Amino acid sequence: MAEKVDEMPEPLSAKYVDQFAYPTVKDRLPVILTKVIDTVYQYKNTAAEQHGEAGKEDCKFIVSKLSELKNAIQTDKPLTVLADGRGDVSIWNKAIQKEIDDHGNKHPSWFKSPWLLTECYMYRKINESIRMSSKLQEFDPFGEQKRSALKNSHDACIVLANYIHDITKDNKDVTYEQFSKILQIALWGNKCDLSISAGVENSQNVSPLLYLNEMASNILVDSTQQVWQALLEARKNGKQTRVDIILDNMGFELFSDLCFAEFLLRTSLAHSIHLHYKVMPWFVSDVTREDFLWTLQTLKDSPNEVLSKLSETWQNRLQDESWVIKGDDFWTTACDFRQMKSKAPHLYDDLTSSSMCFFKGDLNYRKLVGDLNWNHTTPYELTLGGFHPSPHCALRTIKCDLVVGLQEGRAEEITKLNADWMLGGDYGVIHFCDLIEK
Ligand SMILES: O=P(O)(O)OC[C@H]1O[C@](O)(CO)[C@@H](O)[C@@H]1O
Ligand SMILES: [Mn+2]
Repeated sequence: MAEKVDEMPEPLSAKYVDQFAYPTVKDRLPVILTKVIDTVYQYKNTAAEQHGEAGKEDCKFIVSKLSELKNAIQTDKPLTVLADGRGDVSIWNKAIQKEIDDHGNKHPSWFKSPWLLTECYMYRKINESIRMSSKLQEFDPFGEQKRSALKNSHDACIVLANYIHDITKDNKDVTYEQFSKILQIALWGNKCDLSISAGVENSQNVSPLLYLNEMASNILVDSTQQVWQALLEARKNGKQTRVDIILDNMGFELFSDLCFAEFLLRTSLAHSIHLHYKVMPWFVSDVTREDFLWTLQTLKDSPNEVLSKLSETWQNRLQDESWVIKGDDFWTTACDFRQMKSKAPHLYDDLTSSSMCFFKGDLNYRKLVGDLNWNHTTPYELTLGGFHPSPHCALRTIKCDLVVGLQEGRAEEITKLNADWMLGGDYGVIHFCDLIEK
């Protein structure tokens, strides 16, 4: 059993200029926000066609709100409470109030607050300005980029669809090698994320099978064996195994997650898969319900028969409920996961019915470990702060300066090769925690 943490590290924050939070708040977030402003500005004629003058006025309103937001970021203004009436407003405003209380009644500002709060808050403020419009409340400013991400990954999807078809068609029992391969494809699918690239196209356009060997040494924590054993154990016990996948990005990452889900069902490593999407446009490329359903329909309409048949199967899974898709406000708050039990007990309770949860991507990882400035060698299970609804696996490519569970000296070794090694998604971790809550 891991020993206790003697003192809790500080939250990552842009107040530390040597942390990645600083260039993110100073440069990356304004770049992303500027692209959103341009997108809304370009949309005004379409909005006028669809909604008349009201649509055009909406675009002007949203552009003005987001321009104010951009100025607030760049001049380090205080974070202000939300006012759009969504059900999550109280969680958000309590988080902001907590910062005010913790700082002697001083309003938290963009460069003085925890990074997790400020980055999530920007995306929530984008949604607030859109929701306060009169006709454009469902407009997704990232929709075009997310749809292109899938279209540009079409060939890679065909390769993966054929692979899944080939390894499951004879109903032979699944091998560890196959499981490990499909898990690594889901891991590296996380490299395709438009937030890290600030919206610059970075789809998967080469075969996802070809690079697994050369990437293997970039997996710095590999708990595949434990994940495999836990799933085999559950299957042996004859339990109705439910697996949850907390989704991340649209495009090839979503496709690789769905192939993983299909693989688990076809090999009876799971009997049902619950897939968690975001309830609003989030971190540029995160999957919303609309994105999920559009993806299945677009793949179904593909001229490639294997892809089309696979996606038709997936649409049927939504009907027979071997796949259940769901969203929750909690995933698009700034709360880290140690707060789930108190802030979203219904969600925590639901996850206790899962045999294993797979958390995809960098933001989920940051929330699992609390976005705190841990030493790289701190054991993973020590960083979870008691979050344990069920056994879980974190599949994450490293995109920020927060990595735990490494062997002594490993981070220093890689830093010698490339000082920015933690920022590009070139390395990955597969953490597993079956810590049974005491
Ligand atoms: O889509 P993912 O893998 O969660 O990546 C998003 C992450 O990338 C970053 O934009 C870069 O660190 C973070 O701000 C955010 O946590
Ligand atoms: Mn994401």
